[in-house]
Formats: sequence, structure tokens, C-alpha cells
Amino acid sequence: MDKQAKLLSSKLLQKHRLVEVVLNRSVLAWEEAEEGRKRSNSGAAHSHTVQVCEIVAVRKTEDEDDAQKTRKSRKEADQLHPYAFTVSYVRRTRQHQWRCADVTFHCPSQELCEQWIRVTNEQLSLLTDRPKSLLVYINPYGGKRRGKRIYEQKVAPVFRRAGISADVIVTERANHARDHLKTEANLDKYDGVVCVGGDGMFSEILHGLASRTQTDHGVDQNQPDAELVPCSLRIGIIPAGSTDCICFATVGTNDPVTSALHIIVGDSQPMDVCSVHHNDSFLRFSVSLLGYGFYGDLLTDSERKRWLGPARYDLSGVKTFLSHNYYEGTVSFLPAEDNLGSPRDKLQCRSGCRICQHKPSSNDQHGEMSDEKEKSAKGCSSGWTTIHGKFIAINAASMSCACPRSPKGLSPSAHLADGTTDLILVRKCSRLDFFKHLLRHTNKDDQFDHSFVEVHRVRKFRFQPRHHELLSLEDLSEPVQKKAFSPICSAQTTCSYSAAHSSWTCDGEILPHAAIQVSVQCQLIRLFARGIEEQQQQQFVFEDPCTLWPLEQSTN
Ligand SMILES: Nc1ncnc2c1ncn2[C@@H]1O[C@H](COP(=O)(O)OP(=O)(O)OP(=O)(O)O)[C@@H](O)[C@H]1O
Repeated sequence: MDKQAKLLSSKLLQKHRLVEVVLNRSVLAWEEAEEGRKRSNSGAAHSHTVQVCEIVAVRKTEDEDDAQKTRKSRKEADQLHPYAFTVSYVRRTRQHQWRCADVTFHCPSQELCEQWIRVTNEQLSLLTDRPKSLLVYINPYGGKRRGKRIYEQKVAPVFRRAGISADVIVTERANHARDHLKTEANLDKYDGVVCVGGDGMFSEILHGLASRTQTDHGVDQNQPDAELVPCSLRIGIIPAGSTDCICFATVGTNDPVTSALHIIVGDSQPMDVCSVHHNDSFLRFSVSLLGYGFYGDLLTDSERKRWLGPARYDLSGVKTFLSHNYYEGTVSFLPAEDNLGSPRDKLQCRSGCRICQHKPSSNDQHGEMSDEKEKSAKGCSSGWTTIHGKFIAINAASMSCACPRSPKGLSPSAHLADGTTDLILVRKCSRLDFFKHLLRHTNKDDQFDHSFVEVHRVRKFRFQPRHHELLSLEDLSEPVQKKAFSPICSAQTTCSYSAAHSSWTCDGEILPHAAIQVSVQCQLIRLFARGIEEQQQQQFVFEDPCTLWPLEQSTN
């Protein structure tokens, strides 16, 4: 068992086989004992390993627990191994899904059984990242309205098994969770906040927690240049919405039990958050997609068709595509020149991502910021790039935004926590060219390899629509009426020209202003997740590493 000292090693009965069970600081392993193999003529030994950090719980096995399951072996167990303990652990199944599996070991004496439970629990208590107390918000109306049932039937039992206590709030209105977190919740009591719902519900939790953290630290989030304080509590997402993109991007699957297990083992996935401002007022946070033009129009139109259900996205997509609007304006951005990756390097952000670990130190960031302030005070904007143009779409992807419709996502190499967002500019082009570009989101071709598309990895950006540049400051402060945004051409107009402006979609919400400033807040939050695991990591537990065996002489 690698080079670590054994904490315990015993010959125990598992089902009807005698197995050698070993525990060290990092692994619990068992393999059919040699005499058992001879007896059953089973040939090669099957060994199993479970990482200690992926053990959910260990408990004394009550008689009725496994009496039926192992009826065959009961006689032998009763006679020689009457005491038993059960270890619940994470088992990886298909497509990044985790399940809570049980293995029961029968011991010859009560002392040995209690020793195994005690020593294993001691090891679990050393895992200080694991939450003990959680605040859970359930949106009973998210998705197919199954949030409450999903939590009660699939999540609460696993939390109970792991000894986690949870205070549950079923929301009574939109923004209930956000407002409660912002002002009322006694956050000192908890090790994390869990949301049961979709992306809209996650956004509520993000806004509540991030705003509360700034208030508690005296930071004014209305200041576009303010360096926001990272939230200390992690957020868990139990997917129960119709769109669960954030969960999918950080776990690799939308499965409530998998998410619950990531919470139990105390995973931590840092995540960048974009703060979006209009002049000196804070508008919203974004973690996935900020889209102007095509996606803004699509979302605005689909909001009017909510009654259609998910089909509204297809219909609005076709309508927006046929409208083929473009918008004039100025984009300025601060490139992330010191970043290790680039949007076209084909390096995907995965669990333990090297690029996300190489975040600039806060000193560097601060230096960059004060430098910038100094320069802007002198009237120069060194480091910033400015582009005037006519755009069909302006997108900022802070994660790949992969989903079943677009398996690669809008920016396949975007990173969850590298302090940047990928700014994608799609300039005015023919309808056919734009169609070719959209098509590339669904196949293997590089969607940025078009003369009318450019992509930049940036730390900040601003957008000023041309239309607004002509208005007075007074007009700018007026929230624009939604109607005025309507980009869809009427039957009489030609669709090749759009005089007005579009609107921004910010993680699915429509922003009230077109002129915005965006700043990436590096690793502002952490989720109970670990990013999408590579295939090798997935297989680790399935493959029984030979290095663990042969066992040395057992001590019991
Ligand atoms: N009790 C409630 N009543 C009505 N709305 C609520 C309630 N609780 C939360 N909400 C709001 O419901 C919205 C949608 O919720 P959620 O994201 O959980 O589900 P969804 O089905 O994925 O939603 P959508 O796909 O429409 O964004 C959220 O924006 C949230 O603010």
C-alpha cells in the first residue's frame, strides 16, 4: 500500500469471502485472502481500493441491514465473524456520475469491529475541508417543480449518513434566497450554502453571498474598480432546474446524488465572477455568458415566449438568426497578457487545471490596478485595446458554456478560475457566413477560424453602443425600456440594418443598460465541486493499483 504505514490490517469476512483489509492514511483496500482463494478456486485476487477522502461514513452494521443481502454467508458470519461494520464510499459510474456504495466487513470480535470504526472515523475527522453544517435553499418551482422531492429523497439521506446537519429554507418568492443571504442569514453557523434549483437559483445565491461578503467587509461593490473580497463559504449546487449549466460545467453531469457527494467530501472549485457595471452603479454578477447582439436578442425574444417551454429557445433562435441584425459600437478591453493559456490553445479546463492554478498574485493584480488608475488619471489608456465596429454578436464567456446543444461550448478553452473571460467579437458578415460560424459550435472545426471572428482573453472590457454615444449623460442614467430593445425586424423593414441597440444577456437575465463595464473578479467564489475529471482520474478507483499489494503480514 504505497509507502505509507498501515494503520490497521485484518482478515475479515466480506460477503462469503475471507479478505485482507488494510487502512492507511490515504487508502482503504481489500483483497481476497490467499486461503480464501484456494478454497473457492477463484484464481487471481480481486483487489479494491477506496481513497479515505472519498469515504462518506463508517458505521456499525445493524443486523437487519445486511441479513437479507448476505443470507448465504450468514451461517459462516454468525459463527466466526458475528460483528460487522459498513463503509459507505464514493463509487464512480458512467459519465462523471458518482454513487454512494456500501461494503460490509464481518469481524471475529467486537473489539476489532469497534477498532475499525474508531480508526476510520479518526481519519475522516482529519479531513477538515468537509462541511458539517449547511444552509439549504430549495426553489420549489424550478425546472419540473421537483426541487423539494429531489432534496428529500436523494440528497437528505446521504447528508444524514455523512453526519451533516442542514437548515432548509423552501423559497416563497423570487429573490427570497438572495435577500435572506444578503441581510438575515447567520452565516457564522454554516460551512456552506446549498441551492436546489437551476441557474437562476444559483445566481440568487451568488448575488446574496457575494453582496453580503462585500457589505461585511465594507467594500462598495458599486465602484467598478473595487477589488471584491472572496466569499468564505462554498456553494453547492443540487441541479433541479430546467437549465443547470453551472453544475454541468463544474461537475460534468447534472445529477443530484453526484452533487451531494461532492459536497460531502468537501470538494472546492474556485470560480471567477464578472462584475458588471453601468457608470458607477453595479448591475449584476456573471459566471457564464454575457452576450450582446445575437444571444441578447435571442434571450429577449425567448422571454416573451416562456409559455412555449424549452422549445422557445429553438423558435427564438431561428427568428433571431433570420433577423440578422448587427449593432455598431466600441469595445475596449484589457488583454490578459500574462495568462498561460489562450482561447485557441485547445487546452480544456479540467479538474486540477494547471492554468487556473497559475493565477496572478493579488499583489500583481493590485499593482496592475493602481498602475492603470495612474495612467487613466494622466489621460492615457495604456494596455487597453479599442475596437470600433459593427457586430452581429459580442460574447464574453467566463467558462466554456458547453451544453448538449453545443458540446464544445462558446469558448471551448475558457477557464473557470484563471481570472479572465474570453471576449468573442463576431463582426458584420453575410447570413451564410454567420450560419457557418454557428454550425462550428456543433462540430470539431475551430469556430474562431473565420475572418469576421476574433477572440481575446481579457481581464476587463467595456462596451459603448454607438447609439448611446450621441445621448446626454442624463439619458444614459435612464433605464432603457425593454420595448426599445426589440431588435426583431418588422415585416416591412429590411433586416440587413439595425439602427438601434441590442441588450445584454447576463447568465440568462436581461440587463437594463447596453453600455457596460465588466471586470473579472478572480476566484471570487468557491463551489463544492472539483471541475470535470479526466478519464484517467475516473478510472483510478476501478483499476486496482497493484502497488497496494502484496500485503505485508496482517497485524490482526
Ligand atoms: N418560490 C419561488 N417562487 C417563484 N420564483 C422563484 C421562487 N424561488 C426562486 N424563484 C426564481 O425562479 C427562477 C428560476 O429558478 P431556477 O433557476 O431554479 O429554475 P429553472 O427552471 O432552471 O429556471 P429558468 O430555466 O427559467 O432559469 C429563479 O430566477 C429564481 O429567482
